[in-house]
Amino acid sequence: MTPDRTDADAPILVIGRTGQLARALAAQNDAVTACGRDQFDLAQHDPAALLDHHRPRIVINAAAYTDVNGAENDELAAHALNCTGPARLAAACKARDVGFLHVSTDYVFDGTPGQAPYAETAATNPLNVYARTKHEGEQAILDANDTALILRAAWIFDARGGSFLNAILNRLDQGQPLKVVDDQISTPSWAPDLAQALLTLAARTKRPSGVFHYKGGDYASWYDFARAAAELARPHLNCEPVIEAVDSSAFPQAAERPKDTRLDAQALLDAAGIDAGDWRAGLPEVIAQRYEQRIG
Ligand SMILES: NC(=O)C1=CN([C@@H]2O[C@H](COP(=O)(O)OP(=O)(O)OC[C@H]3O[C@@H](n4cnc5c(N)ncnc54)[C@H](OP(=O)(O)O)[C@@H]3O)[C@@H](O)[C@H]2O)C=CC1
Ligand SMILES: Cc1cn([C@H]2C[C@H](O)[C@@H](COP(=O)(O)OP(=O)(O)O[C@H]3O[C@@H](C)C(=O)[C@@H](O)[C@H]3O)O2)c(=O)[nH]c1=O
Repeated sequence: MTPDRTDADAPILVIGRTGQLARALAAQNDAVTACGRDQFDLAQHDPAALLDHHRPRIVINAAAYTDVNGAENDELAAHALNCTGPARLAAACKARDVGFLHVSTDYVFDGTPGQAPYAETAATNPLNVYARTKHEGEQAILDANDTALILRAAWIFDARGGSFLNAILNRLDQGQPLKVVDDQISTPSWAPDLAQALLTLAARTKRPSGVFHYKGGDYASWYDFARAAAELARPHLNCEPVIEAVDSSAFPQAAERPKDTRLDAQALLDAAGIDAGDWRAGLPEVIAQRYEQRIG
C-alpha cells in the first residue's frame, strides 16, 4: 500500500498551458502541472474530476478569452471563459479546501483621465466586452469562493503569443513604419515577473483574499513601450524603426480601450510583501529570446 501523498507533494495546478502566463508559471516551478484546453476546457467542463484527479494544493487560473477585439462579437464565449468557467472552478476549489488564484485586468476601469493610479477600492466601469466579462468573473469568483485571490494585472507580454509586443515587432521585422497610440497609459507586466508574484502567493500558507493590484514596473504608454522595444530590437532589424505617436482616434478598433489604467499596487506590498515587477529588465530578455532563438 502506498502512503498518502503529503500536502507538500501536491501540485500547483495551472489552467492554461500555451498562454503567456501559463508558460511562465510552468517555467518557474517544477511543482506546476499545466493543463491545456485539450485536457480541460474551462468554458465547458466540470472541474470536479480534474481536481479529484490531480488533488492540487492550489489552482492558478491562467486561462481566459483574451482577444479584446474578437470578444465584441463573441460575448457568449468570452463570458463562458472569463466568468462562468472560473466561478465554477473557484466553487469546486472552495468545496475541496484548495486555494484559488485568478488573474484579472486593468481594463475593468474606464481609464478616465485624472482617476489613476487606481486602488482596488476604486469604482470599476469596463468599456468593452472582454473587460465586462472579466469584471463579471471577478464578482462571480468572489461570490463562489471567499478565500479566492484575484490579481489584476495589465499589459502582459512575453516572447511568444499574439501580444501587442509581437504584433509591432513582426511589423518592424518587415521594415514597416508604425503608428502607435500615446494616449493609453498603464503598467506593462513581463509574464515571468507576474508568474513569480503568483507563485510567491501560492507558496504562502496564509494568504490574503479578495482583489489586489499587481504593478509590472514603471508606467508607460503603448508608444513608450513600442519605442523601448524598437530600441532593443534595432541591431536585429534591416532598417531604422519608424514609430509615429498617434491618438487613439487615429487607431479605430472594434473594442474601445481605456485611456489611463495605471494601477496602484501598494495593497499587495502591504498585505503580502510583493513589490512591483520590472518590465524594463524583462524586455531585453524577451528581445534576445526572439532574435537569438527566433521565437515569435
Ligand atoms: N494579455 C494581457 O495583456 C493581459 C492578460 N490578463 C489576464 O491574464 C491571464 C493570462 O493572460 P495571457 O497569458 O496573456 O493569456 P493568453 O492569451 O496568452 O493565453 C490564454 C490561455 O487561455 C487558455 N484557454 C483558452 N481557451 C480555453 C478554454 N476553453 N479552456 C481552457 N483554457 C483555455 C489557453 O489555453 P491553451 O494553453 O490550451 O492554449 C491559454 O493558455 C488572463 O486571465 C487574462 O485575462 C490581464 C491583464 C493583461
Ligand atoms: C499593434 C498596434 C496596436 N496599437 C494600439 C491598439 C490598442 O489601442 C493598443 C494596444 O494594442 P492591442 O490591441 O494589441 O492590446 P490589447 O489587446 O488591448 O491589450 C490588452 O489585452 C488584454 C488581454 C488586457 O487585459 C489588457 O491589459 C491589455 O494588455 O495599441 C497601435 O496604436 N499600433 C499598433 O501597431
